[in-house]
Amino acid sequence: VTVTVSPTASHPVPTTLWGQMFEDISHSGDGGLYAELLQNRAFQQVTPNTTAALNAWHSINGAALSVVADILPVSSALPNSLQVTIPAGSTGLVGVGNEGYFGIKVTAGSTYTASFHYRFAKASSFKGSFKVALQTAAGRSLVSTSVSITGETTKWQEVKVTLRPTISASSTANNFTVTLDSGSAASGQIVHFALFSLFPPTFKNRPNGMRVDIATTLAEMGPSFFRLPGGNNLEGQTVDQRWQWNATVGPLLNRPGRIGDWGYINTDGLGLMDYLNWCEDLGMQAIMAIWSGFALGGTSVAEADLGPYIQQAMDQINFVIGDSKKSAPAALRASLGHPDPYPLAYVEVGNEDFFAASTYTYRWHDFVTALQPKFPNIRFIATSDTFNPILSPNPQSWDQHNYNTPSWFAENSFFYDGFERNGTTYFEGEYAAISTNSSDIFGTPATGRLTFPTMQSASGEAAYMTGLERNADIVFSASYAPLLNHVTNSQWTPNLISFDAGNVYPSTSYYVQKLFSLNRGDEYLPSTLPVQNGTLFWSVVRKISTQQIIIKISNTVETAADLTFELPFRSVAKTGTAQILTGAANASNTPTTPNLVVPRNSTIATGKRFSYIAPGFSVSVLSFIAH
Ligand SMILES: O=S(=O)(O)O[C@H]1C[C@H](O)[C@@H](O)[C@@H]1CO
Repeated sequence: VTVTVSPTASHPVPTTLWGQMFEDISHSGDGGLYAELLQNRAFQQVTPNTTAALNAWHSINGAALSVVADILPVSSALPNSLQVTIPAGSTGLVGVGNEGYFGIKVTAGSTYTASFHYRFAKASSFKGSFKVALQTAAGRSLVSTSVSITGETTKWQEVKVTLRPTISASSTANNFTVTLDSGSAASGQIVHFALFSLFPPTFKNRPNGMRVDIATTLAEMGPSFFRLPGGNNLEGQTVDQRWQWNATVGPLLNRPGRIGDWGYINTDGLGLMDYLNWCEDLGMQAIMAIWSGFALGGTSVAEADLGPYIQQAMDQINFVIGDSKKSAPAALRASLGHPDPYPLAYVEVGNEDFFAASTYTYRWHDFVTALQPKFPNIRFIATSDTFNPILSPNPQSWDQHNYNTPSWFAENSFFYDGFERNGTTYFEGEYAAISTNSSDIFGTPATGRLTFPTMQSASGEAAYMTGLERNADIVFSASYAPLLNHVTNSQWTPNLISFDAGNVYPSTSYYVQKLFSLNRGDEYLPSTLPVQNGTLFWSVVRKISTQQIIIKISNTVETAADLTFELPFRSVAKTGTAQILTGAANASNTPTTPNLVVPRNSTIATGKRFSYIAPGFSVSVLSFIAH
């Protein structure tokens, strides 16, 4: 095929085009990006005196464990404590261990920060020490330190220690342990514990920050926005279980956590301000959702009762962008260390409200008519189906979600070409090729669901993304979803980046997102259009600062494709760079084959007229100077 490229740009590429959708699904946050290593660290939202309440904890050397609703809780937000009873006549180290989120990585030379709160159930003359340690599941000590304590008071006290292992564990099957060097004095002692925590070094050394390897993998995509806090995980199964910004900021002692929407308790240790600092660290804009009055269990708040939820949304937005001299939530932000507003241009009203479109008509109306006058510079994004139902006020932007087959994405590369240009803009907030079975998209691996992205799914997504660039005059942001999953405990596949306690596994789709994001250019150059329901797709952008032409090509089938490019420019460099991602249709990067398909660079011949052969199942990014 011959592709003629116009030297005259049709539209700028919005700076917000490529970014990341985040929510706590498959332990994306707790046990993933959020660096806390202990699972069930504060016994949040569990039922006392149940086995489930002890999730991830185990007894060491006979200690009797139970989670209790403490008569003297460590804080009102954390009513539960771990009660540890040292049996009479016990000998040796007796106490409790935590297995982490399906493992704990222990690296020699890293400094781990451990802390917990404790109180004796009754005052005593006990004198002894806690031994705080990291050890292999087999019981081999990797590092430990002792803290002298006495039983003279029943008041809460905090222990904070650093642990610096001199050896690395050979696997992630390790535990964090706190034991009493019992001897006879400890027999019969009852100690309550609350809010344990164990942090490895964090990304940019942020306190309460992010896991370095996952954060680095995310940063390397060069994302320009971060959608938070969900997805379904914004909504709650019930109104009371919705995500509430104010429960997720400030000291961890004040964060009660919540029942997440993906089958596990969210600590909310990764909270609104942590998200915003993360955006700041990566130079990303937040696309922040506000709860819109609908809970996933099916409840829509009646219109007459929306007031408090609209107020909570107003406070949430003021926490982010308000004047700390005029608004209490903004003053709270300042008191927590960020007096200046964070950048925020987009607020999404709910998530996938097509599930409750009949009530979204008043919910959208009442939230936006109350909030828009207060925040004139915010663009509100609607989440029901585009223009269906008709909403008032007329949404300036809509969030589109598309989960489908690789071929659907190739066939729908022109999805936005027909949209009316009337000032409305679109956020492709969630998209991914997730199944090869068009009649059972959301099925199981047995019926075509992908466990990891493949080269075929990634090339389908790339085809679709060339269309998003061609329509970037109305598409302002797009993000693959979901972003992350812990391979040991996932509620959704495929995902852009998989991980376990020890490693990160970037997928074929991750490399496509990264190639597009890092080569996003500043303006779109029209060219000969691909065949709409064909198999070969391309887009051309120019990076103005370097006068680079960047051609992205997706070949979505087995057969290699021969392209000839014509560039009626005054001068075109003789050579350029090709970044090529290619592999077998079903090739995936997995924990066992983590680097099966990775981009490879090569030098290519370019010029006013040059040819390029796109391998079968490949995504290529050609870049060269021309003007
Ligand atoms: O069950 S779904 O509605 O398909 O869930 C999807 C859509 C929702 O916004 C997001 O949280 C989730 C996976 O990314």
